[in-house]
Amino acid sequence: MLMEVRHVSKRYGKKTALADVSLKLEKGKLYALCGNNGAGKSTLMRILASVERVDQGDVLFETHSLSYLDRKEIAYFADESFFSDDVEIEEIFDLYEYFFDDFDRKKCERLVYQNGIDRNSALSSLSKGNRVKLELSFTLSRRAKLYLFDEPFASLDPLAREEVMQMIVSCGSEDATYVIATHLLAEFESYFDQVLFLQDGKLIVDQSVDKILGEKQMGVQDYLKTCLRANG
Ligand SMILES: Nc1ncnc2c1ncn2[C@@H]1O[C@H](COP(=O)(O)OP(=O)(O)OP(=O)(O)O)[C@@H](O)[C@H]1O
Repeated sequence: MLMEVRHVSKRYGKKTALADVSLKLEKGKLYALCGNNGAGKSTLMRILASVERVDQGDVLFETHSLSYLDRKEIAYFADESFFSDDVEIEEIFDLYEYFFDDFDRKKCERLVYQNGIDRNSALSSLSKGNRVKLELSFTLSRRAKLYLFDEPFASLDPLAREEVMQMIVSCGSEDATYVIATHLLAEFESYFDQVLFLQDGKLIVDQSVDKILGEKQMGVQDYLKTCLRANG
């Protein structure tokens, strides 16, 4: 097991973002983290990335309590870009090399090239799709134990979404664990090992995709709908 979330709750003022969430992330698995707007996906991702503290409960990373020191083993693609438009692509290479010991510059250069992105272009001149692919190239060029992608497909067209998914599954290592927060479960269900579904801050589904498709004989989206109905 790579990570364990135990009875975690998080509030923002009066708003409960996460309520008593417990789950385990196994090594080598690809997880889909789903839920409606405001369900708590990004909050959970920030907690897993160790950039947000929990109010209650605890998070174990391997055998110890998760701390900011573990960020060196966790590659996090946030739902908002870390970089302002005036940053140059070459500067991002230098920043990654400076901040992350596990950054594989050659791999990143190759990915940027394969995606047809000119390293001399300004960040602001890239299309939405190329900007996502560029930032994913950096995230995927770290040799992390855990990769977190918060809504990597947001506002991409179907072709770009497929390319982004392919990039994630083809660039990774077999031992690493991947969590993708997404609304687009039906489109990519066959890629995932396990689906986590949040509703109003509560984890109501933590289920194997094989089990849903095989034993339950239904698509993941339909399965989630029945779980939602059962949950009132
Ligand atoms: N920094 C914050 N300050 C105040 N409230 C917050 C903050 N972050 C999240 N929230 C609230 O916590 C709840 C969960 O938000 P979160 O962004 O985690 O949901 P989400 O599932 O990622 O939603 P979306 O799909 O819209 O991105 C929401 O009601 C949100 O308004």
